[in-house]
Amino acid sequence: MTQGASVIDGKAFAEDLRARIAVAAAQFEVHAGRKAGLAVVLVGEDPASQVYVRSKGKQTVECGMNSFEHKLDENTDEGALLDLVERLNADPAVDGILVQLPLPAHINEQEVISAISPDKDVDGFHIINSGRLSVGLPGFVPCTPLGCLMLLKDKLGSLCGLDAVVIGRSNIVGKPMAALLLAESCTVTIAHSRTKDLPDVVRRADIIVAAVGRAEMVKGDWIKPGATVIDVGINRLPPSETSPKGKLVGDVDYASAVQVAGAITPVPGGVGPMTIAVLLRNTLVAAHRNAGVAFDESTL
Ligand SMILES: NC(=O)C1=CN([C@@H]2O[C@H](COP(=O)(O)OP(=O)(O)OC[C@H]3O[C@@H](n4cnc5c(N)ncnc54)[C@H](OP(=O)(O)O)[C@@H]3O)[C@@H](O)[C@H]2O)C=CC1
Ligand SMILES: Nc1nc(=O)c2c([nH]1)NC[C@@H]1CN(c3ccc(C(=O)N[C@@H](CCC(=O)O)C(=O)O)cc3)C=[N+]21
Repeated sequence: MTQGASVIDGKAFAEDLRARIAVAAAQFEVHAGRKAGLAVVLVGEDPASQVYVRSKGKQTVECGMNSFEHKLDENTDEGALLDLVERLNADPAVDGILVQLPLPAHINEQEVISAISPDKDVDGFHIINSGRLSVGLPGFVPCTPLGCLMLLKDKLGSLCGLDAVVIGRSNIVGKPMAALLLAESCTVTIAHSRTKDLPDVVRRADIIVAAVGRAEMVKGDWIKPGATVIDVGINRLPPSETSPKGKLVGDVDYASAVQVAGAITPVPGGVGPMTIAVLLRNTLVAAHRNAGVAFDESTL
């Protein structure tokens, strides 16, 4: 079998970014007289979320920042969670606040996100920050789409004039991804579950970002030869004899796509590690802004 595509190594890119963050975090500590700090709030016992929260905490500390983890019981009521968010908003040691999603069904996610100070909203989910992104003002950009954009620009240089198709229109991935690609002067199409003839729509694209949550949905014969494919999906297949814990796959059928694409991100080791590295980047940016310490954000 011939392999056409070059593999985009998100894990290595993220390691490099974290190394630069660590240098800048040490400089911040000298200037501000304190470390930058990230607070992560987890409600409930979802095992996948626990894994992410643990690796975020570890990488935060490795980059020379403080990690404050708040684990609340599954049955915590919305009022108690809002009280915690208020305390974190007021805490000068906390620069960034991340409330792990999804929240239990009895809690209104939008209420909780709106309660986070926009200046500490390192996830970029607050409507103030999504509004800033949509009109082109500086704010915080959601970590996963910003990580995807960094990989695309590293691979392709200018994206100006390229046809981009984003599959998925969620507020945390699809919509902000489309806004970022538009700001780079791509011609952007947003596809979703009601899109007609999805394979034909995808075939037009020079850039494909798949953020669907359907294991291996995008097939190689949907892809224009040479296109760049960014696979955001994180799907765990049922356990099998070869993978007792269940194999992790993306939204793209990697085996067929790698034959046709020009470049492609793997799962794992593609977009996922970038999400966490960008979270740390956003936290350090927040720290400088909140402490009034000058910083050239374009260096990260
Ligand atoms: N690597 C990382 O760091 C991250 C990975 N993820 C992963 O990315 C994926 C997407 O996440 P998220 O955006 O939160 O998911 P959502 O479930 O919020 O959104 C999924 C989107 O895909 C669309 N969709 C669903 N089925 C189809 C279909 N058959 N054809 C076309 N479009 C379809 C939906 O359309 P409609 O709006 O019409 O329902 C929706 O817009 C998941 O696998 C998630 O685990 C998420 C965040 C971070
Ligand atoms: N408020 C909030 N912000 C988020 O950014 C957020 C969230 N809630 N809820 C869940 C999703 C998902 N997410 C991932 C982060 C890292 C990997 C990651 O590092 N993945 C590794 C593999 C990890 C593994 O092996 O399980 C990889 O792709 O190589 C994946 C997914 C952030 N999310």
